[in-house]
Amino acid sequence: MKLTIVRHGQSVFNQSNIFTGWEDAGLTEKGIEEAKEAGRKLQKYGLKFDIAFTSVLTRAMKTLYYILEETNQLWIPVEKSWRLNERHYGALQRLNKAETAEKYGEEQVHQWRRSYDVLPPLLEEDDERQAKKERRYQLLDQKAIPSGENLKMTLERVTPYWMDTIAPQIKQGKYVIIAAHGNSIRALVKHLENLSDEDIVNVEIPTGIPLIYELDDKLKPTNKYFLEN
Ligand SMILES: O=C(O)[C@@H](CO)OP(=O)(O)O
Repeated sequence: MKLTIVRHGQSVFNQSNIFTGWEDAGLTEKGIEEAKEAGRKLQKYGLKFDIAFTSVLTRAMKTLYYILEETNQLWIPVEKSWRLNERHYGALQRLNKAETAEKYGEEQVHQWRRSYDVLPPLLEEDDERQAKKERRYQLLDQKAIPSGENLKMTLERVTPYWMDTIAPQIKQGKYVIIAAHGNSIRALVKHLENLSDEDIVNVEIPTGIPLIYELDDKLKPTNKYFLEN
């Protein structure tokens, strides 16, 4: 069984080096091109999909759209869930990463960005960046909406979605593509590969490069590669 995972193409916030999280930054021209190129690679290697999963953030939904368009598979079912959203970056959202490193130090920022369990500073209840103010999250249990997340919290909301919704589709023999985000993908990679809290610190997910997992019937990876060329 094969599973394809793609991180969205470059976003406007990626380009400007800004903490993004649940902010709904759009794709840059380069990001759109990365998404289309991912589609062309998948087409070249003959990868076909039966169902797609993505987040409720525009950069991932659009990346998926361009991939499906390039591979003539816009007709397949697409399920969107907040559970595949990027990790919520709390009060760091909209701040410049380099300026934040100057203020708090490189090591602190590295901990916030890559550690498994260090929390970023949380948003205050009345902060205008609170996701609960957005219509797209209105129907969720409001208690489930974070004010900031570490990778551990991200994994704790990604993994149930994987187990209950995505994994059963793969077990039925369907070819699945997931278009998501750097840290929701790191959470999934940690779960799939059973990586330690220390080892996940060094895992980076590039934008727009399809990551293919070959899985056994218990969905344990037997092989993993990026479609680079
Ligand atoms: O800003 C973010 O939301 C993420 C992904 O772009 O950044 P980081 O590299 O810090 O995980």
